[in-house]
Amino acid sequence: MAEKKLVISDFDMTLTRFAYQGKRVPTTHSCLFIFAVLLQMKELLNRYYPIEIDANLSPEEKLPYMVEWWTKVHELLIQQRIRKDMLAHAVRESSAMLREGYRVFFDCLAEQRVPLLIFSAGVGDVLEEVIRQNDVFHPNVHIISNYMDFDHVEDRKESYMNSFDIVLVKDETMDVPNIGYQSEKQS
Ligand SMILES: Nc1ccn([C@@H]2O[C@H](COP(=O)(O)O)[C@@H](O)[C@H]2O)c(=O)n1
Repeated sequence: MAEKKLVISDFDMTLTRFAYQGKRVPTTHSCLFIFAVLLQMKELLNRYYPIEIDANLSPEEKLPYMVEWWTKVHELLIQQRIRKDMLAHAVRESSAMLREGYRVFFDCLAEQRVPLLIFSAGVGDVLEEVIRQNDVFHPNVHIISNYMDFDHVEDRKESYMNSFDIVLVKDETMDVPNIGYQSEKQS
């Protein structure tokens, strides 16, 4: 019977580089620093990352701090009202970088149809964008991560406003069509 192969990896600082030319390479969370919250997110990274990598603490001791970190960062990100279409730009502007030799790694697994499962505590939408922009998002790549939940009305509001005379947001009434109908009747 043919042997089934599978590759499992995490993402930040495993498939991406830790540093390049003496500078830290951003994690998927850090790619979002572009959105105004830069300073607060950096402060949180400086506070919590040393706890994440502290060899003197057990996973149980670290866990509440990690939850606190993600909760605070995610609250900051929600406040920024980031739209899905902004993420490609954020990744392009960032210095996110896969490890040297990444293409051989991704292409070989794809050619041999070996599934690559990427488990990440980072931001799935950003992670996808990083591998997409590096042209290695092959069909054998599967991502298990945290995804952002976008408000699609906000996402599309601008394009709707450019296309229509009236755009109703959170209006559960028939007031606008009724006003239109009334004025039609009177004219
Ligand atoms: N707010 C946060 C939370 C986590 N990080 C870093 O992301 C890394 C995710 O790593 P994976 O190996 O699971 O892809 C994690 O190690 C944290 O250092 C962050 O930058 N900001």
